[in-house]
Amino acid sequence: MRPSLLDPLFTPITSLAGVGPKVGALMERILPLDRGAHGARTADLLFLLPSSVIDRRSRPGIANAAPGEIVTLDLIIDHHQPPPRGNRSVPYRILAHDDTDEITLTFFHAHASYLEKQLPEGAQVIVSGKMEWFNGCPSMVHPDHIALAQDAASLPLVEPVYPLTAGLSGKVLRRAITQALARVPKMPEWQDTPFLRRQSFPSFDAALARIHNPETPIDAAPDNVAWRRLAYDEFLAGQVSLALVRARVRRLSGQPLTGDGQLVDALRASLPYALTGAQDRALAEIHADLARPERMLRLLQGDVGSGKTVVALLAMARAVEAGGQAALMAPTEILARQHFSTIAPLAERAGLKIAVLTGREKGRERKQVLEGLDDGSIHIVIGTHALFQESVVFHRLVLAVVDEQHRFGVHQRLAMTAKGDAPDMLVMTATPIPRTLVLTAFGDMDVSRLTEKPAGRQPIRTVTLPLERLSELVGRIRDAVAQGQKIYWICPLVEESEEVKLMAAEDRFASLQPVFGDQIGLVHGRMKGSEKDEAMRAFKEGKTRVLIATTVIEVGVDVPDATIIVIEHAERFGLAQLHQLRGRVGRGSKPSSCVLLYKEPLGETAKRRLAVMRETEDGFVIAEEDLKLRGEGELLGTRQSGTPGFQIARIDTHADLLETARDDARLILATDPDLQTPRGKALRLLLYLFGKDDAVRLLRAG
Ligand SMILES: Nc1ncnc2c1ncn2[C@@H]1O[C@H](COP(=O)(O)OP(=O)(O)OP(=O)(O)O)[C@@H](O)[C@H]1O
Repeated sequence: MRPSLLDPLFTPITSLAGVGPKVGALMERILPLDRGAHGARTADLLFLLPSSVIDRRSRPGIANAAPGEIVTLDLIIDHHQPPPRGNRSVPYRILAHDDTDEITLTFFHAHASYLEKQLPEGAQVIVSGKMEWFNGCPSMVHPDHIALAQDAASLPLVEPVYPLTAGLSGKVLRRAITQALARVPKMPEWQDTPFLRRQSFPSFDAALARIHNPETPIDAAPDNVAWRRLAYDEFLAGQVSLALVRARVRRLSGQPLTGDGQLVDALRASLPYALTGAQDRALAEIHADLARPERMLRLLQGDVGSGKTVVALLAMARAVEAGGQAALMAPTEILARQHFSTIAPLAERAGLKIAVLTGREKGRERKQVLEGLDDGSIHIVIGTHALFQESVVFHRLVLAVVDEQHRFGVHQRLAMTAKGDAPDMLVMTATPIPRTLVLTAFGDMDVSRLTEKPAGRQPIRTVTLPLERLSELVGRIRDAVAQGQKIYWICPLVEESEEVKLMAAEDRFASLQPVFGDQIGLVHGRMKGSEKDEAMRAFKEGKTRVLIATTVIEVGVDVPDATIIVIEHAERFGLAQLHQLRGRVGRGSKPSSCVLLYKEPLGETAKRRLAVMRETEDGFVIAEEDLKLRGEGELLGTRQSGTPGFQIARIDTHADLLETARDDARLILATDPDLQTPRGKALRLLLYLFGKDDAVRLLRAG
């Protein structure tokens, strides 16, 4: 039960004066977390922190303001220039001046009556906004704030600016936040006091008050102690709740998996290569985890082509040695079949029974697999999300390997958990997520890294080429085919217009077929499963030498003797995707190259991305660059601004606090697993404040 102390913060926002259902709905739109049907609570409003501040302490004057700077100006309004009647594309302009210069205030789609009232000719006004220069003349587009000079006394000298949405004014929002602040009760401190002192962190309520009522712009900046304190609170709430869930999940299990090593050794001996040091180490970590009575939750992270699959296979072999079954889930059908075709021959030689299950297995075939899984005669199954279906019942599933690539959500992972006796879980990812993001993306998992590639790999030569030089490129590809090389040619899916969805790959196939004849193949997502298989097999076996493909081959496809990859419209792809695609070559011992074909003109970000691709092949460096270029949201496959799942914390500014919070959470729960001490009880308040009610429910009442 939530302590009644918190009640004032858990009332709906519509309980605040001035917030009716309409305004409330608008506010929900700008709040960082969507509370769904429950609706936003007063506490959510407190955690809506300013995006910037208006600083009215100094007024530099028009002539002294730098372009791009947010400034406050004392102006006298000279003249209104409304757009010609009916012409919506011309803005409404207002000319004004101060002691230093003249300025144009520009408004698009503005109501004349509103502007005449706000900025009457001859009036003295105070406006705040961003300074810009158009054709050498100072201007300001849609000033954020306008006030008559006679009201100056009532204006705060430093005013926080919140993200707004049409129909919601800053004034209404500020009034609501002020009320919310007044409702914050006196609460016991949940952070360690010496830690607070070392960090110079203020108390929770003082931090909120300082950010929402800043005395200087610094007070409301994300890197200031007040914001950092709240970010730390949020991280700690997240880490404590993850740790609680994890402790619970682990408690469920209790089946140490050990074996005599025969199967694992036989498989290792039959590999055509020796494991790399990194593969060996990862495997040792996994086998050690399996042998423990607690459940394994481990992330196997390895750059493209680093050899994750064989590690997964040897982990699964141990599970079978221990008398259980293992499942490997792949994100696409192509990949499931590829894993099956590489793993099956090895596994079968070692006496393992292995099967594949995707949406395509039907009728008798499917029935046989289901029976084999149920009676335990099938040891290892490889499949897609079809494995999550209810009809799939295991005899004794003890290890689930998820080849994740961000395509399976936490829910699906949990669904898989329900299928066995709390099976150990190994998640494979090629996305080189920086360490800080592993915590937010996967929760509190242990991590094994494949930090080296198999021996004998050669660097991939990466070149960029404008689309105009296509015919030159085709000539070179023809030479390469004549030498027996294999080439991927990637085309993005394009939507030329709303009505006609065009498959660029089909077009490219049609235009290149006259050149390459029956040595060219095509694979894309809209083909039937069996057609895709056929196209992949022909390429693998060398019947075709040029494979035109959409990004269906992005993840995991393994044809080690493919040596060239052409990526058309490379400017349309993100860095992570380009890196994944490029990773389809350079998987054998022959030298490989990657041609990034782009269409001019290139934007700044696209230019930078292509440069990064030329400069490095290191997935971690690329991930860091990606983070810089587009923010961590997209890296994780989500597109909201800020850091996914967080209201206050920002990975770019607060990353250093995340690891501390994780260690802190572990320490707290090691000594006080049910949060019963005074600090533990205070922490329960923190968990509620950040919506971790589920985690509190896992605790003994206290
Ligand atoms: N120790 C090794 N020595 C030589 N070759 C290896 C070794 N381990 C794996 N390989 C080979 O390297 C290639 C890539 O391995 P694998 O497909 O497992 O990569 P991956 O980590 O899954 O990469 P991706 O994420 O790109 O799919 C395969 O052809 C595999 O047979």
